[in-house]
Amino acid sequence: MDDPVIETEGLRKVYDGTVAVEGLDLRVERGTVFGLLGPNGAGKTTTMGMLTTLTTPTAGTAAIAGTPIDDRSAVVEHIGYLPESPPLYEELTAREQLAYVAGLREADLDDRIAELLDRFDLVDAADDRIETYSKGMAQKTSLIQALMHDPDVLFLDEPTSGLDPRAARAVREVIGEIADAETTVVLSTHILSVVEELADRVGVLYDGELVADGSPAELIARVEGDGAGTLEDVFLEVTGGPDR
Ligand SMILES: Nc1ncnc2c1ncn2[C@@H]1O[C@H](COP(=O)(O)OP(=O)(O)OP(=O)(O)O)[C@@H](O)[C@H]1O
Repeated sequence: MDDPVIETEGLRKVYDGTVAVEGLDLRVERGTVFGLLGPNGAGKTTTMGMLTTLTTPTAGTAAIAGTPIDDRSAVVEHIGYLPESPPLYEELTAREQLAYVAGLREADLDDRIAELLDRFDLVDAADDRIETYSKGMAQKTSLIQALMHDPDVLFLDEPTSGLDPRAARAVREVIGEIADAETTVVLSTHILSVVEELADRVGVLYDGELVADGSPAELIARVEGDGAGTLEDVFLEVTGGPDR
């Protein structure tokens, strides 16, 4: 059962004297939905950046599905990344956009794209320009873009931000469906209810360090012995208390 799909050891990033991530040791098992929490500036984006090869670590090592992150061309086969502002060409249709990205990957993904459009309820709109889409539809198109090559790990940065409640729910449902025995999801967000709903495991970063790591229930039990608390209580406790 021990099958870590993400492994980091002493992963560290310093920007001009500012320590963004301090010696991160992390093992995430395949099939986990891992919620990455932390206040502004805690190091979430930097951590995701290093694990998606966009940010070069100052020190330490990391591997995704056994492939070291410094082997960029090999690692990108194993990961999908949905950044907070995903790159979409508004003047293209979803089908054209997805075909374009498949072309960049030099892969024949037509069947997979058709399956995902169907699964995410986008078939009827697939030949309309993205500029006519609601934010929720655009976000689902971006999710397909990140998923089309069937990555081992999908990294999501604030996937429901800017969406109205209905669209946010649709995207949460899609994320819940994606996460299965094979696909691991790393989810960075400030919306604790999203993490509470989706995450099997939560890591809280504070000042570049992992200050809490466990299942939501374990973390809640740790701060509120009777288990009556919420992830918000955990967050406030481990990041400096409610009065900070
Ligand atoms: N390109 C950069 N150059 C210099 N400092 C940076 C850079 N990127 C991040 N930092 C610093 O590194 C620290 C961690 O930032 P990071 O963006 O990873 O945090 P975060 O948890 O994603 O924050 P937020 O929730 O606000 O997005 C902060 O002190 C930030 O100012």
